[in-house]
Amino acid sequence: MTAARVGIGGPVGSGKTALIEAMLGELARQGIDTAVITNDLVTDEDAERLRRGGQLPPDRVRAVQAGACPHTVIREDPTLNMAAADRLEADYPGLDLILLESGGDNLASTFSPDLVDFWMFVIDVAGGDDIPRKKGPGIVQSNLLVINKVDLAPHVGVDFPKMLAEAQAVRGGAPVLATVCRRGEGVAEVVAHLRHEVLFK
Ligand SMILES: Nc1nc2c(ncn2[C@@H]2O[C@H](COP(=O)(O)OP(=O)(O)OP(=O)(O)O)[C@@H](O)[C@H]2O)c(=O)[nH]1
Repeated sequence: MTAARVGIGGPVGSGKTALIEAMLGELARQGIDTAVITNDLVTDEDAERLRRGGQLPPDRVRAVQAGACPHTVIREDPTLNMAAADRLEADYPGLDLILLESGGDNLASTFSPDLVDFWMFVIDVAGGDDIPRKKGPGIVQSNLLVINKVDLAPHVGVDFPKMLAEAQAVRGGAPVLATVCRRGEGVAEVVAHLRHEVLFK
């Protein structure tokens, strides 16, 4: 058995790390053995943040430094991430899930199918309600679209039900889930979706 590899991409600041932080508690409660790989440009910032959070033993959070546009190391040449995932599996036999967080990127970022079994794309309400209408590959092709920071909708003049409907329309019925990662809202639904679609348990 190998661990399921799940990519998490999306624009800068949309809440990718916040989603992982919120998911880790839920995954632990459900007994899903998890590790994380983060991708930053030239630092280990996101990995350090997750290690400080203390939800996983520090060694279960590994950092890849992209050194270039983030999509380069998740799509064009994902070998660094593949090697990091292979090492985690070797170090932790029985691992169920490896979450691979991309560095913040544009709406065109996608994951190589050589790297992940499933990938989600995280956008946020504060980025603007026109984001789904722009139909970037991340919005359209991801296995799961997460719209985060729903709590901010009234503050940034976004009609959230309309944004959600437009996202569902451009995805042709592929799944879209809403979250407030800061408060953990909607995160159980994301984990349930992963269990059903990727972990098969
Ligand atoms: N109001 C609100 N703020 C949120 C929510 N989720 C995340 N944030 C805030 O949004 C900011 C960015 O969150 P991150 O988790 O760092 O986003 P990211 O996508 O990992 O960012 P990069 O790694 O820099 O691309 C932080 O200040 C979070 O506290 C949410 O649901 N609601």
